[in-house]
Amino acid sequence: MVVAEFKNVNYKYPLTDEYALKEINFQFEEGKFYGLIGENGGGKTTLCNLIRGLIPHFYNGELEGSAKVFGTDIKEHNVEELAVKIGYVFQNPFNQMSGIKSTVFEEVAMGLENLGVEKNEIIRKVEDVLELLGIEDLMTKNPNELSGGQRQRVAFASIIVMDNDMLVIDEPTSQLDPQGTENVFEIIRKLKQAGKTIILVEHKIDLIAEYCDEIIVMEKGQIVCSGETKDILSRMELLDYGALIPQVAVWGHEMGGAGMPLPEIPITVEQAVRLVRERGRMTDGN
Ligand SMILES: Nc1ncnc2c1ncn2[C@@H]1O[C@H](COP(=O)(O)OP(=O)(O)OP(=O)(O)O)[C@@H](O)[C@H]1O
Repeated sequence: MVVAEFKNVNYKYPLTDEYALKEINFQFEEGKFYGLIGENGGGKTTLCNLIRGLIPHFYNGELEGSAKVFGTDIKEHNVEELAVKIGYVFQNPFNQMSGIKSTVFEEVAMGLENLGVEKNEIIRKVEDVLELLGIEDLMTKNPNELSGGQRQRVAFASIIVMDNDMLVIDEPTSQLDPQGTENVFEIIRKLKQAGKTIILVEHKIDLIAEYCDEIIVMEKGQIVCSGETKDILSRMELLDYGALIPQVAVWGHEMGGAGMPLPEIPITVEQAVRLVRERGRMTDGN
């Protein structure tokens, strides 16, 4: 099922002459995990703002073409209603904590309470989500006294508990160390397993390669290429668009250039190891 569909979409922010989005034609499908990559200022956050309805309801500007989310024109949507369907994870999960609740349970329950969800259902949902993230032992702790990693998981829990159909996650690891980054990706992987549609803006290309189903590459407001992760991230021309490709893919191309081509271009270390073994077997057999 298509959850968001854009046809010939152009957009300019107010008081600007340049298009921040140009000729966007794309369909997002339910349950897929999309990695949105590309140069700084390429239009990734702007596309996310459009999906969330902040364009055109918060940022006015000039919007042309057809932009539909959950089958309804974005101009007809109510942003508050969309926020219930589309969860948004901030660049820094630490900013997501309310700072006003005295236990982790209350912090995670807050969004459901605001929606008027019945008390027993809130308890059940919060317990489930804390268990999913492996932080049920923090339930009665004060969120302001947690470690960085614990806070981060609690911040994610308060988004996940809302059970949004779709999640837009904009550079969630930009402030985090490698361990924190791995934790975030593990949580996102669990969300994908739970069938959510996920749109992730992220510069850490090795993690994108490992986790995403599809890649969208943006440059100067345009989608310059899109498709299955393995197909897109093995292309050297991504570098011309100001996007990155995994180091192992560069190495795979170099192997070909040095007269030792691999059966295919790897995009993860695991694939590279497998391909080298296969190549070894082929060479041994000759
Ligand atoms: N609120 C705004 N008002 C005017 N122009 C904006 C606004 N936000 C972004 N832009 C412009 O729109 C273009 C696309 O920016 P956007 O933030 O969507 O890119 P991005 O790919 O997310 O970049 P980054 O990787 O740096 O976050 C840029 O030229 C940017 O300067």
